Amino acid sequence: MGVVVVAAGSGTRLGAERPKAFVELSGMTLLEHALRGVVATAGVDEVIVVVPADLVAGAEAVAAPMTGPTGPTLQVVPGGAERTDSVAAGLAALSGAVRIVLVHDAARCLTPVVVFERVLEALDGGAAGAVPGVPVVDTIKVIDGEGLVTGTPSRDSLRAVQTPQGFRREVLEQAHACAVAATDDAALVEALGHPVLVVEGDHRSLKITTPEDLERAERLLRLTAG
Ligand SMILES: Nc1ccn([C@@H]2O[C@H](COP(=O)(O)OP(=O)(O)OP(=O)(O)O)[C@@H](O)[C@H]2O)c(=O)n1
Ligand SMILES: C[C@](O)(CO)[C@H](O)COP(=O)(O)O
Repeated sequence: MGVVVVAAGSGTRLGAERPKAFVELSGMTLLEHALRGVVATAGVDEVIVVVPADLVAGAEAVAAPMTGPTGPTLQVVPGGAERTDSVAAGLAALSGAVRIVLVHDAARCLTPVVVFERVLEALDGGAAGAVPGVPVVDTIKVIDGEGLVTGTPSRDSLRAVQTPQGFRREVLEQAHACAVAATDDAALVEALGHPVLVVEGDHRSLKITTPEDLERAERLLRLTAG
């Protein structure tokens, strides 16, 4: 099984001095936190880390010691302009032996191992794709271009989805080959008509997007340590 960790975003909304995955949280970069969860997951054979082109060497120095002598192989490759380009770059770097792929955001750096396990379990059960999701707590409105509400979908059928998102490799490759604009990999797979299962996500798997998210993650880490 292979894991593609996408860490090539710039982090515009975070507004830090360096790309988001290289920002520190409790003394460790987001990328290192994310990799801790990845390498602690049983069954990972290959890890591909996708970073901005000028940070490949730096990321290698940080990430390589994290896998240990008996751990998965690790490669660092340059990403692209959009998240889908970075995922595609990671996919292309996997060896031919990999049949199952998990795609994980470095920005979801505190994802617990149990979430990786739930996604893998769903794939073991035969799903073509599986993604973690949490129930939506707000009421969601659909609006038109003027801001007028055109609908209020039932919350019971809504889930906010996270990563890691897991797929059979051939399905994900096929989806990326006919890539349309999408904000996650599951949407590309769904567009081809493949079933994608939502498994239970976790509030600790928040995506660090804004400075407030970074503070929330610091608080979560303090709670876990204490
Ligand atoms: N060209 C890109 C864009 C995003 N990502 C990765 O995709 C994940 C989710 O993206 P997001 O949180 O939106 O990160 P950024 O694009 O960096 O954030 P922003 O939109 O604020 O610039 C992150 O781990 C990010 O590093 C990536 O690898 N390559
Ligand atoms: C893949 C993702 O994390 C699932 O919630 C999300 O869609 C990434 O979106 P972003 O706009 O690239 O942050």
